[in-house]
Amino acid sequence: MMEALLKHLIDITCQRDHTLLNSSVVSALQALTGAEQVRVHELFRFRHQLFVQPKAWLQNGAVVLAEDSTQIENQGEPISRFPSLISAIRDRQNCVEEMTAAGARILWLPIWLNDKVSTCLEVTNPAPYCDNTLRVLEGILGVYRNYQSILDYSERDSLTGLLNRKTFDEKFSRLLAASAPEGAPHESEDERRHHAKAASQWLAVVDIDHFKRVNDQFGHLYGDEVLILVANLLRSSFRAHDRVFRFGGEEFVVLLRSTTLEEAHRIFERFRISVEQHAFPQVGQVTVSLGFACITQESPVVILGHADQALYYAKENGRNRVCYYDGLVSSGLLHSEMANDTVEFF
Ligand SMILES: Nc1nc2c(ncn2[C@@H]2O[C@H](COP(=O)(O)OP(=O)(O)OP(=O)(O)O)[C@@H](O)[C@H]2O)c(=O)[nH]1
Repeated sequence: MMEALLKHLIDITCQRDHTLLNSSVVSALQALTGAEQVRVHELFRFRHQLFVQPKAWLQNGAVVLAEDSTQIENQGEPISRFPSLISAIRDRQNCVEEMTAAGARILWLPIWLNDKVSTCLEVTNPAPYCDNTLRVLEGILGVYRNYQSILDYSERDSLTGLLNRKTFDEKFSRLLAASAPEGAPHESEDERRHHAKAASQWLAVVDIDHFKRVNDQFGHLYGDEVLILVANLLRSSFRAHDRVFRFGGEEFVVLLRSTTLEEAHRIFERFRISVEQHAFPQVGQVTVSLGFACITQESPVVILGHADQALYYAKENGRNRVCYYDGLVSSGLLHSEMANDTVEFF
């Protein structure tokens, strides 16, 4: 037992990102408590509602990760479907037990970090656990919580809480891997790009307009406040499986998963309007410009470059607007740096 415990602790603490950490905690709990099912859920806010979304769970004895799953309909459920979890959070509990109609026991285990819960474990077992097993479970949870806080610190930007630039490459390749059509004949880049109804992944670069003026006029503290509020608007404008990064300064990057060009345009436009309409304390109105591009097999650097070019065009043409790279290229307003469809692999 001791040996197995140590092995799992080593496994949990050698992970470098949340996804792998979730995977190792699910296997540890399964192996050490013999649980029938272990799920890690993420709790997130979307348009002022709290949702619960499974991130890792067991299937036929193996761990399945939501990020690797191609089922994009898994967008989470409102927390109102989980009354036990609600009561655990309301009463600031570390553990609440629920009995299912079939007589199985579910332990709801919110992970408290700085007085907030953004992750929760659900452990199902047919029989109640003995004290010894409960203590092991508690210990694993403690290690998981501490390790999660360390990872948060290294993955997130300290001002806004968004993902930092360091994590971009890894998240980008995961998004690509999860969205590659399995077994389907591959469409060529050109087909994909011009197929407005086909679902693709999109990358947007967002930049606050005339941000220097905010700093100059109101001071850096108000500048920082604007960054935090824009980050909050970004967080609430995109879905749980999209990713939002602060790339530094007043520049943000969004990865939008599996949607059509039309929808992507609409989603980005909605975000632009929500910033335009937000009343920023003291500062008043703030606007953003946004450039976006389709994520193709080209390298992240090339795609970022495309979105940047579209952003530059938006800045040059009035700001407070959303511009699409391929749209600008095909209407002759931008010149593609790559004349042919060079595909880079590395
Ligand atoms: N308050 C604050 N300001 C920052 C931070 N990071 C970068 N800045 C400031 O952001 C400003 C960016 O200005 P510019 O890149 O010149 O562009 P802009 O004024 O936003 O103008 P356009 O992008 O052309 O619309 C600079 O004044 C930086 O000092 C930060 O973390 N906090």
